[in-house]
Amino acid sequence: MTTRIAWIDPDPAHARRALQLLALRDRGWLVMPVPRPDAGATALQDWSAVVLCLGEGERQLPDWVPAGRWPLLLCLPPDGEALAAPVLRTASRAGCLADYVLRGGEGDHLPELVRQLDLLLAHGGTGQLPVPLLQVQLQRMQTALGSMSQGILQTDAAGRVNVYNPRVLELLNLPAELMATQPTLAELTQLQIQRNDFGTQCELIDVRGRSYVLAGALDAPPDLYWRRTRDGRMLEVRTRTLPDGGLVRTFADVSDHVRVQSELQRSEERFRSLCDLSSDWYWEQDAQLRFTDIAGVAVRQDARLQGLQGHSLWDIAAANMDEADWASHRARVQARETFRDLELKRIAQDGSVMWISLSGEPIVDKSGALQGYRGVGRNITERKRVEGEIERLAFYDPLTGLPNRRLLMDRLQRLCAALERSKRYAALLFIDLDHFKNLNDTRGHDLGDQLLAQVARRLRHCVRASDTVARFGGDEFVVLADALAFDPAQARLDAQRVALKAAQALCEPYVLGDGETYHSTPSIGVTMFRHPVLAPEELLRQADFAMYQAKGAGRNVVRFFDPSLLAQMRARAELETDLRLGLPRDELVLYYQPVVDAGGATIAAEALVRWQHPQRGLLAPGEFIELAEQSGLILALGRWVLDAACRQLAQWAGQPGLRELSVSVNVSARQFRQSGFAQEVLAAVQASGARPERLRLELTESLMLSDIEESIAKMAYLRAQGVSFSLDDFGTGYSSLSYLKRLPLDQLKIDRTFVRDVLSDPNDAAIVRTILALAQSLDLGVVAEGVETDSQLEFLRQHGCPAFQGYLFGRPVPAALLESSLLPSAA
Ligand SMILES: Nc1nc2c(ncn2[C@@H]2O[C@@H]3COP(=O)(O)O[C@H]4[C@@H](O)[C@H](n5cnc6c(=O)[nH]c(N)nc65)O[C@@H]4COP(=O)(O)O[C@H]3[C@H]2O)c(=O)[nH]1
Repeated sequence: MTTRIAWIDPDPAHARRALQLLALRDRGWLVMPVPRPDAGATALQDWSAVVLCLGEGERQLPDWVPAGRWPLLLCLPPDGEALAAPVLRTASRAGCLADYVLRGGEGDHLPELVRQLDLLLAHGGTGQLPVPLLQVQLQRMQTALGSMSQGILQTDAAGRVNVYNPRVLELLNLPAELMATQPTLAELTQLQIQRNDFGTQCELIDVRGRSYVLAGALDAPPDLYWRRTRDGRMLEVRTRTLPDGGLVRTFADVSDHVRVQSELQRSEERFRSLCDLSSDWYWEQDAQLRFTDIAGVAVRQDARLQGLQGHSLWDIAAANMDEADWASHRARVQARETFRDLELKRIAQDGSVMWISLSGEPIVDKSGALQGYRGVGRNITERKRVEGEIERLAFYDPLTGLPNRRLLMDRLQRLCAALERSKRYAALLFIDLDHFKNLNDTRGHDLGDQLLAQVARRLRHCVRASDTVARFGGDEFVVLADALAFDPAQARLDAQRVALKAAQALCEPYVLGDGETYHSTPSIGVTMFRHPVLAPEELLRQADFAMYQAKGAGRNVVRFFDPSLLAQMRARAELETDLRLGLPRDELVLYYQPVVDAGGATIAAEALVRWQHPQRGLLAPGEFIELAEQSGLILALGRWVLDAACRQLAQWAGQPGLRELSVSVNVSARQFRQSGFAQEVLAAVQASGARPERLRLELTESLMLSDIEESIAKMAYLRAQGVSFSLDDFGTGYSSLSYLKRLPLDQLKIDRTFVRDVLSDPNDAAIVRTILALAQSLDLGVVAEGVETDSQLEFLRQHGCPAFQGYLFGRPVPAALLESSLLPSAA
């Protein structure tokens, strides 16, 4: 029970000092300043002791002295011992302890007073005197109140403060002496109003308490209000009314709480505003990894993100994640690892795709238990789209949408690795469209593109979804068919079926441009392989080689790669590399073969290319021209020949005896079809200073068949500049009179195969005669090629052939040799 001491003191300063000292001693007493009990003794019922102090000049005890009812300690003026005697007697008679202390100056007596009080109470507790149970309880209560962090006060029904603790004095800055007088709440409020404790407009009190305070604390108090003190504390004031009409009021210093709250609020506001400014969003998951909080502008604007709420990642169908991916993410979460950039592809019911990226870290409580995860999310749909676009551009052919060469090589590489496990055969089909260049060059790229796009579609439809169809470049396509049979014979049949199906699909008529029907055929080379495989490049070379064999076999053919031709293929590949390197190294040379007139005088020379191969010696065109055609090197080669021939012409122009020589140059189909061909010729003429009238270009019939109008235009243009044209190998092709008449030609060349057998084969003789007659009627010059014998010459002469070329007059030789044979010897 709390020791409850009534402190009756008319001197507030004295009372305050005494109470402070007692508080310092920390006896746990509840010392209650009470007014002079002249109003009666009813309020003084449960005291453990009563201290009755007389003021400095008081010489008389009050009428009412509580002697005999409670242990009593008198604090008397310095010479007031006499006053004590009757009191002590009364007390003694009543069996109650009483004692006295004389006041000293400056409060010297106070320690003694406390000591006496101690003694008084100690004796009171020994059993010499009855100590009421209530007194013990009061003592406890006093200790409790004294140690409370909250201020507390209690009033009676009249609003008089009869209980309070030191903390209230401190929090409200109330004078102890005032409190000792048992002021009313209204008086305390008045005091604080006077001191401006509530602010001039009571603004330091929140709205809940403002009117109550303004009304002088006379109305019914609110249960709760907050007020700020002038020293900046925030107090939470709670009031509870008691059944007897009194009230208990507590004052809690919530400054720290408020500060933390406002800091939290500021931090929350900062977080929110950052969230609002950012396109990223914030998320939190509970221990079951369900999204509990998803915040950010992006979320507010997107119902699909709001839909994540309440779901765990495992509930989310992510199209890009398979079981293994989820398992690995689960393992990370179980290990409570931080994860970054987990990318999920979500497909909404309306089919729209959304990519999100999540990064998160675990939330762990003090005991180490997982509370969940928190992190940031980002909508990466646009980034993924751009990445996809970049990938498409990097790995797909824009015209056909098929994988390009790079992606094909990647897939081929992967397939090669997979074959180790599957042990099955796979096949690589190299498909080239026959005569595509004709279409492209003669009918324009638009139609060419249309054809390629249709070819791509057909190929895709005739292979399995797992097979790869790629556009390798130009009119070349590659099909990669995997998972063929284990058995080689069966696998070959499988591959053949794929190739024939592709061939059949591509042979169907195409509708191009304005509904025009076009026919195309493919040449297909196939190579088969299984583990262990060659390098992907080598496989492609094999299929490519087989495709050229298909072309060589007359086009529209399927050819399987024949390993026995491997050496040939390699040699070809090597030669191509050599030629590529040899061209810029000036390894080509021009030989010249004389063309003579009926009198045997050399009137012209045909430039015939040779390749001075560093290892293999002098190579004839038959060994590399076709290769140059197929590899595209023919363009560079043709340009080189033109330049070299023009330079030669220019050089001969300065030499009497040679200056009238014409030079004829063979022009390949591909070279002639180039759009800048005419300019290229003129550039060579101009650069060298050759006379264009001395330059003759030899074209073949087939070359002009494809686009006769364009051929005519080109020839006419060059002819206008002085360049002349000869039709080579005349008679071997489709020789149509109708177009022969239209071509701006100067000369026909009778092919050497007719000349060879002109004496033995009546057909050839007839053809030669016809050509000569034709030339005459069209007013064209004629040169008979391959004249080797006098008899052949004789026959040709008899039938009016004006010019001849052949071993009979001279083989192709270097320019210097031709010159020396033509010029009078220095001797
Ligand atoms: N059996 C026999 N052959 C004779 C006789 N007289 C000449 N020849 C050969 O017949 C070929 C004539 O050239 P072509 O018909 O234009 O046939 C040429 C031409 O189509 C092509 N060619 C040569 N040089 C070039 C060139 O610079 N550019 C292009 N595009 N093709 C060229 O290579 C082909 C072969 O050229 P070459 O091997 O030099 O072979 C030459 C020449 O050596 C003879 O009396 N008997």
